Amino acid sequence: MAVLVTGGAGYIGSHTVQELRTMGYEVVVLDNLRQGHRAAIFDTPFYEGDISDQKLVLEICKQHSIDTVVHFAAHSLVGESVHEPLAYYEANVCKTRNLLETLVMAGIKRVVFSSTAAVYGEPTEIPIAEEHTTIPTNPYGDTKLAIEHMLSWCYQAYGLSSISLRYFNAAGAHHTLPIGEDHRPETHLIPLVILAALGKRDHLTVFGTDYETTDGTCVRDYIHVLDLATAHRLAVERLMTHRGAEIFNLGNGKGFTVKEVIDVVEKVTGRTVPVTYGDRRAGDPAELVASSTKARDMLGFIPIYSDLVNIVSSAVRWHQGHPNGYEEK
Ligand SMILES: NC(=O)c1ccc[n+]([C@@H]2O[C@H](COP(=O)([O-])OP(=O)(O)OC[C@H]3O[C@@H](n4cnc5c(N)ncnc54)[C@H](O)[C@@H]3O)[C@@H](O)[C@H]2O)c1
Ligand SMILES: O=c1ccn([C@@H]2O[C@H](COP(=O)(O)OP(=O)(O)O[C@H]3O[C@H](CO)[C@H](O)[C@H](O)[C@H]3O)[C@@H](O)[C@H]2O)c(=O)[nH]1
Repeated sequence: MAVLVTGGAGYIGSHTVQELRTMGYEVVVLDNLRQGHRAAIFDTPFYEGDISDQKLVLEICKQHSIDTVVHFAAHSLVGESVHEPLAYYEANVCKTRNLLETLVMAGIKRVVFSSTAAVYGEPTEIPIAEEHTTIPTNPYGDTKLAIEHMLSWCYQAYGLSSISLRYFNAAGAHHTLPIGEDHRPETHLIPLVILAALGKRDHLTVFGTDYETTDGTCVRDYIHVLDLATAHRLAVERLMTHRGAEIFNLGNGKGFTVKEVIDVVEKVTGRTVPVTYGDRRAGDPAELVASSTKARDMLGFIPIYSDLVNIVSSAVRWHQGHPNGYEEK
């Protein structure tokens, strides 16, 4: 069976491509390389192009007899989305709408979609279960929520089944292959703390110290990218036997403050992280921690790599081995 992975040359996409290929699936990647890296997918069949290019997507689906699409391609920075909301509605909602129309035209019946914990907004209960209210505090989360809604209606209208995976904070790197996190610019906490520890950046700025958390800094639930990759493969497999438009959280169930992340990076690297303290970043909720009970019970999802020391250690290995990230850009 053949799977089209949009955004497959990106961070989570490239790890998922490897998981799917290792498990015997035929995989094709479509990525416009806005953020992705050609080197991250090795010899996987690859098309450089945009998800909204209907002619190209139809051709790929036909040529490779695609029957499932795993859709990662998106703009995905919380802070940026607050300052450029229209770019986010265009990149995420409009382009996904075009992609879904193409998939319906191509007769595709299964989609796995990268949603996010950002759909919840400021939680009223921790850990957050899927039934929690969804009131995003930033345009990024709102675009992902709109896509979840579109997918639900597409199931009712066209029989296009979907699984939306609301992941919390992806981090870490592959244990054996030379792939890891390389966003340009990098805005995610764990790589930035590591780069500061390794002397590749002057310092790390902590965004906000006056949140109502144990030490005043934001709490997030960090999940190893390899656990996410496994979850995507499990979702692809569930769609073979289950119809509908389902939603699952993917987290590790434990929250860590920004200061705790810095402590772990200092322990793993044996170096001091130069830190400055700044204002809150627009759009950031104080605390996001998942309940992944539904994913465990219905998908069989059990995170095995997501201990924070393990996550940070794998990311440190990636950054030490690739001080400039992927070399091709
Ligand atoms: N990184 C996280 O912690 C996190 C958490 C929750 C959800 N997500 C979601 O997971 C997905 C992947 O995240 P990531 O961190 O791997 O991001 P990423 O930027 O590394 O990967 C996204 C990929 O999509 C490609 N792309 C973007 N727009 C495209 C388009 N119009 N056509 C073709 N390709 C396009 C980019 O070039 C990139 O390779 C995103 O949808 C993101 O919103 C990420
Ligand atoms: O230099 C930095 C960078 C981040 N942070 C803080 O660290 C925490 C984590 O920030 P990230 O930017 O690493 O991640 P986000 O929680 O903002 O967002 C990530 O997880 C979300 C889901 O929780 C989304 O899906 C999104 O795509 C993904 O980037 C936040 O409290 C942020 O304020 C800092 O203090 N300093």
